[in-house]
Amino acid sequence: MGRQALLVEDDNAIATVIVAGLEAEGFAVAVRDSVAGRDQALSESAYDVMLTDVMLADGDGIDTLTQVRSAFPEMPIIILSAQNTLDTAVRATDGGAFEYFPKPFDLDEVVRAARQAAETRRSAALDSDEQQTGLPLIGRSQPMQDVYRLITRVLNNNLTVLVLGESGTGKELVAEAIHDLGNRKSGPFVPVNTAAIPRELIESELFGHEKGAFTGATARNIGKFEEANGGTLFLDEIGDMPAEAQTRLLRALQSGRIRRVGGNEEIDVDVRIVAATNRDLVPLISSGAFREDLYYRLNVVPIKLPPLRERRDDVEALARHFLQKAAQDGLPRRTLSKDAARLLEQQSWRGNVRELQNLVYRAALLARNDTIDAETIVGVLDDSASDSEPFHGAGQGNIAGIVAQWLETHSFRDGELYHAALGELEKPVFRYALERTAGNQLKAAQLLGINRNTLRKRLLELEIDPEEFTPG
Ligand SMILES: Nc1ncnc2c1ncn2[C@@H]1O[C@H](COP(=O)(O)OP(=O)(O)OP(=O)(O)O)[C@@H](O)[C@H]1O
Repeated sequence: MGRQALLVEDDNAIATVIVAGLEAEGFAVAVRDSVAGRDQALSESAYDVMLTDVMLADGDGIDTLTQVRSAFPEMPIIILSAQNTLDTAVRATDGGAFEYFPKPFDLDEVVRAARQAAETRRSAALDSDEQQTGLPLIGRSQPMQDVYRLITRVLNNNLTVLVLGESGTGKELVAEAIHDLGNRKSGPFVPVNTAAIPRELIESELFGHEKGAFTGATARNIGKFEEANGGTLFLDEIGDMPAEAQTRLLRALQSGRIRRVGGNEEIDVDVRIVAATNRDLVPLISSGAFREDLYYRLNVVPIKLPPLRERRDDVEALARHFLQKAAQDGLPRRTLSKDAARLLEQQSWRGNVRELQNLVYRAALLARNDTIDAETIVGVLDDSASDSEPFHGAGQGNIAGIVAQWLETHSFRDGELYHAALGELEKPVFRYALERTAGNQLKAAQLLGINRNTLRKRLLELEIDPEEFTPG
């Protein structure tokens, strides 16, 4: 007895292609082009799998999925959608879809999914939780589609996720989305920025400590692991974790238990780990700075976020989103002209979405009219360009020349050179940013385009006192 598939699709061309693919795979396919036609077909025969479009002439193929699911809990459903938002992906999964394919899709993949679905026929209906609204991630470009698909695949399990991507690409936002939309949403979301915690405190911060574990441990302290029990622990900048903490983390991941610093008791913890890094971990493994076994433990489901310059299609939507946010934050309400949007799309966005966000806020503040036009953008871009040249006015020579000269006139012990030189470069940059923002670290971090915890930590290390820059 052959397998039966129901295809609900109102685009004839797409339907023809899918039918051909499914038939080649041994399916008998019934095609309907509306929600009503679908329901009629379902009432008349049984199907091993249903594939459905979202936007149909008489309704939304996802909104009514929950009913289909409860009437036919064993029939896997595959969603084919041209509305490529995370919202659609999540609504599809919440409605109990087996798989979600944004259009345009790869026919082979759809057919493969249909075959697998028919084989796995699920017995239980998935939770049909209330639909989520106000989803955080903006962008419908192809690279983001891949990200959304991966996100939906980890929502209802506890697999460890490693989010990779340059600074400002939205790694923390992805971690939050996984938590907020997943099966742990009623538990806590606990973010830890590994790079921002002094090395000697990191183990106690993560695992807690017992009273008297070290000088200054005047009371028992619960660590982030225990705090995240039942929820999600987001470990940001994982590449900066010191060796001892890595070993402890690996042990915790292997055993599902932790021990507080200075404690003997093993404590069970139920925590989903989402880790993130903007550094390439492979060279860190080769140089011995990152444990290979820990890398494999963390890298169960890698989600790579594309830099903004590789998804320019999303720039306009992001810019409009940030204008709305800016208005909610009390800035003047502005719109964006088409020319301005085109200009934004052409930028290189080395600071990624964070840089775009900062620029849009600045434009919202500085624009003279309700509409932000290309001219305003040029002005704001010029401003940021001079902000990123901390040495302007230093006169003769380029930065490389100045660095070379500085190196010539200093001596270093082994292992010191790189950090000493970078520190020298960072100092004037940070001082400049603090000067421009009157010592406001949050604004300085925004201007710099770096994480504010990273800034705080570096200021401590470089012995720069932000107070020095505050007025009065
Ligand atoms: N797809 C997106 N849609 C809307 N906002 C976004 C998106 N991606 C990033 N942002 C915003 O850009 C800013 C930077 O994002 P986030 O902090 O998640 O980046 P990150 O990759 O974790 O950066 P870092 O590595 O520097 O910590 C945040 O304000 C975030 O809300």
